[in-house]
Amino acid sequence: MAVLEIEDLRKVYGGRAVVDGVSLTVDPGEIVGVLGRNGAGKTTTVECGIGLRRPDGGRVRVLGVDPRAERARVQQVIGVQLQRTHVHMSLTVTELVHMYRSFYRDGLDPDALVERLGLTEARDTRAENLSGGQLQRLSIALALVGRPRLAVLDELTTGLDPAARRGMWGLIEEMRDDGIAVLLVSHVMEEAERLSDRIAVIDAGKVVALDTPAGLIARVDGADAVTFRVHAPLQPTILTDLPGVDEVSVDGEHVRVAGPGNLVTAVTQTLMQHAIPATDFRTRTATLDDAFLQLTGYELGEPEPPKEAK
Ligand SMILES: Nc1ncnc2c1ncn2[C@@H]1O[C@H](COP(=O)(O)OP(=O)(O)OP(=O)(O)O)[C@@H](O)[C@H]1O
Repeated sequence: MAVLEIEDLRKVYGGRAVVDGVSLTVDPGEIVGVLGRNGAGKTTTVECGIGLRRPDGGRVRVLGVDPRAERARVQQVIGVQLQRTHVHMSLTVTELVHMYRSFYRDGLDPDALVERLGLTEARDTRAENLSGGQLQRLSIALALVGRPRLAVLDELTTGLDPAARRGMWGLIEEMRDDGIAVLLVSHVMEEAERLSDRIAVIDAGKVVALDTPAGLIARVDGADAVTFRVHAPLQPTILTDLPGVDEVSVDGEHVRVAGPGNLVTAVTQTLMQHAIPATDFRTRTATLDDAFLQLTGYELGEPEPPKEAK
C-alpha cells in the first residue's frame, strides 16, 4: 500500500484553483521530489496531503487513513519539516528533541540524532539563539525523531552549508533504505536529482510531469548538442546519418548537431574522415535544470562557452 496517496486534489483560494487536480503517491522506501516555480502550489499540495489544510476536492490518504478525519493516528506516522517552523523558541535543542521524541511511541535516540545532525555543540542552546542553519537542522531532527513512516521535507537543505547538505542527503538516503517514504519539496536540482526516485513537476497547480530524474532529463528537446565552426564546405548529410543525431543545422561556418548523448567523438571522427577542418567545439548535456525549465515554460539558453584554460 502507498504511504501517501493524493488523488485529484483541488484547493481554491479567492476563486482561483492553486492546486488543480494533482495526483501522486509515495510508496514505502521511496523518495518523491516535488519541483515547481515559486507559487506553483507545492506547499499547498503537501500540506493538504498531511491534513494540515482542508482540500476543496479530491482524496488524500496516509497509510489508507484520511489525515483530517484521524488526525492523532496520522500524526504518529508522519514527520514534517516545513518552511515555517513553529517550535518553542525558549527551549534548548536537547529539550526540544526529547520532547518531540516523547510524542511518539517508537522513535530514534534523540541524543544520537542531535549528534548526527551536527548539533552537539549547540545542544544546550535555546532555539531562539541558534543560527539559521542550526535551526534548520533542528527542524529536521524534530521531523525525524519519531521514526516516521512518511517524512515530509519542504526545502530540506535551505540555509545549510555544503558539508551539512551532503550529510543531510546521506541521512535521508539511510532513512529511505530503512523503508521510510519521503516527500521532498525542493528548489535545489542537484538535491532532487540525487535523492528522488521519482519527481513530480508542478506548474500552476497541475502535475505537468511525473517521472524518474533520468526520465525527465531524457525528455528535454535539443539540449544535448555540440556546436563548432567549419573552415571548409560541409555537406550536412555526413552528420545527419550518424547514429544518435536528431538534427543538424548549418548557418554559414557555424554548425550545430543535436541528439541524445555525447556526439563529439562521432562528429570529430566524421569531420576528419572528410578532411573538414573545424574549431571551437562546445558541448552541452541536458540537465534536470533544463528539464525543469522546459516543462515549466522557460526557453532554453544557448550552449555554455568553453571554460577558459587556466
Ligand atoms: N492561505 C492562503 N490564502 C490565499 N492564497 C494562498 C494561501 N496559501 C497559498 N496561497 C497561494 O497559493 C499559491 C500556491 O502557494 P504555495 O505556497 O503552495 O506555492 P509553492 O509552490 O509552495 O511556492 P514556493 O516555491 O514559493 O514555496 C500561491 O499563489 C499563494 O499565494
